[in-house]
Amino acid sequence: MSNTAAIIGGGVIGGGWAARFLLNGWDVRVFDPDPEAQRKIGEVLDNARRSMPGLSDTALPQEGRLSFHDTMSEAVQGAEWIQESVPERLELKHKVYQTLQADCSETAVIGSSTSGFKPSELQDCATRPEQIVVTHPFNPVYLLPLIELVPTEKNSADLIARAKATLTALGMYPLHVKKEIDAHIADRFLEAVWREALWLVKDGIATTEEIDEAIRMGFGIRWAQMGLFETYRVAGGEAGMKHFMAQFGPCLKWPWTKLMDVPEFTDELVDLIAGQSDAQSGQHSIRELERIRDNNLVSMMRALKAQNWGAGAVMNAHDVRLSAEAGMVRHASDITDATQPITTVRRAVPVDWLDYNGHMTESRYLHAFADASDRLMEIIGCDQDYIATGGSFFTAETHIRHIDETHLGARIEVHTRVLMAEGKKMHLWHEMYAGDTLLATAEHILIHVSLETRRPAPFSPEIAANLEMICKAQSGLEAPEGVGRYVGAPR
Ligand SMILES: NC(=O)C1=CN([C@@H]2O[C@H](COP(=O)(O)OP(=O)(O)OC[C@H]3O[C@@H](n4cnc5c(N)ncnc54)[C@H](O)[C@@H]3O)[C@@H](O)[C@H]2O)C=CC1
Ligand SMILES: C[N+](C)(C)CC(=O)CC(=O)[O-]
Repeated sequence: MSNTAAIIGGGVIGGGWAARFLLNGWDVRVFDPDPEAQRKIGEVLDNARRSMPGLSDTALPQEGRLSFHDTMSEAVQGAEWIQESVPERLELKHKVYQTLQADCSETAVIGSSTSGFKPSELQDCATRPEQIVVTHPFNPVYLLPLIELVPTEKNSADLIARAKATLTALGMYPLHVKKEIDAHIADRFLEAVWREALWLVKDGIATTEEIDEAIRMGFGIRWAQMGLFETYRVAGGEAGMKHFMAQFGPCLKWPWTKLMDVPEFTDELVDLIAGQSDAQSGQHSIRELERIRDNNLVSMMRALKAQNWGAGAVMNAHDVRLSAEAGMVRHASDITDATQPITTVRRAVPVDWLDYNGHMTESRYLHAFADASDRLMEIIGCDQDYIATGGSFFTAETHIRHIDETHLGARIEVHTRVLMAEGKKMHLWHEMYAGDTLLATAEHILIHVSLETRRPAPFSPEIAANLEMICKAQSGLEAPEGVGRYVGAPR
């Protein structure tokens, strides 16, 4: 049975939360009095569906059910997580908690998306303050993992643990903020940078576009992978952090920032900023800008996944959970019917796998088939621990046939057969499908090697036994169409 979340307030952030829950298999019940809410959430969901599945290297679960409700009481029925994302007004948030707590489960977690209010302020006048915590997300909620989880002493250890477990299971990174403070941790930085940027525009030093270039061409990329302190530690050179602080400490007393002052939001300043922003980005609709942003985020986060670093490591851990929940085979002993091909890849086509023809580019077919071979190696016992002992496989030969096109977001599967395995050699056959459509086949010869001598070496007894079991069981299948085909053979 699916888990259920209630989304109270379905604007920019509530829509993102709805997508995060739905695409992780939760049923989602929305309450928002805006008559346009259904359309707006639909558009956010469209963008989430085209970007979020491509962030994973495994398939997301079956999408949950989305429903819209006329009252808050109806929306919170049966919900074990209630996410409040109404406008940032304390009296409104108080009213919302009073209404929803009359009907929601007493054990449900009530998370608030508030950017700035402290949880103790939110808990004031609530019927059950112990249910309410800050769970502050970052836009787009369906892609960015960070959640600032800010409790008070009124929240039990059990509620905090349940909140962390749920957020982690949604592929997020709950940062437990142990002392409440206005604007939590991350928004204090965003506010500082925002103030400084407003001054730079107001004083005519830089345009909105120049400020954005200053961020995205340099330190923005650096922050995405190491944050602030680790970056500055490296900047201190061999002498490290102490040297960095000695060198740049005095600058803090120089007039490098105007952080304590805020320029007055006169009509003139607002028009200046809005006009420059229109000139910079007005050629794109907001939904187009969201898609551009999502493509960039997915591509950058996938690069971090390849390094298993920072946000990428969080995503990889989520993939491991998802593929275990989806019942993907990880070891020969998990195979239930060895007579059939083994599903070694199940995933969506991500944005960075497309080319100028608008379909999956040829090198990514090899990428997917190589992932399938890696998974087969793991299944037969050639996993990271085995490789650390000095044995592995090298691919000696590959033949790929491209049979049909595949596009962004398509759910693909690779089914794998072991055609032959003897001594030091295994012969694999992969078929890639989208539904029942055969997209491509790949035939590989892999040689078992010693990583010490870099020369062929016999299989370990465990690998030999697993390969023999699979090969024998699959030998009843017909020879695959196209096996042994050479390049240029008539079709
Ligand atoms: N926009 C952003 O970048 C971020 C915003 N937040 C926080 O998320 C919360 C929501 O902000 P946004 O989504 O940006 O605002 P928004 O204005 O886009 O959405 C708010 C939604 O709440 C609905 N609403 C108003 N009264 C309601 C009520 N009584 N019951 C249910 N729904 C109601 C509105 O119709 C609207 O759809 C705020 O607390 C904000 O601080 C957090 C992270 C980032
Ligand atoms: C501008 N903001 C304070 C609403 C920003 C956030 O709260 C987080 C974000 O997504 O940047």
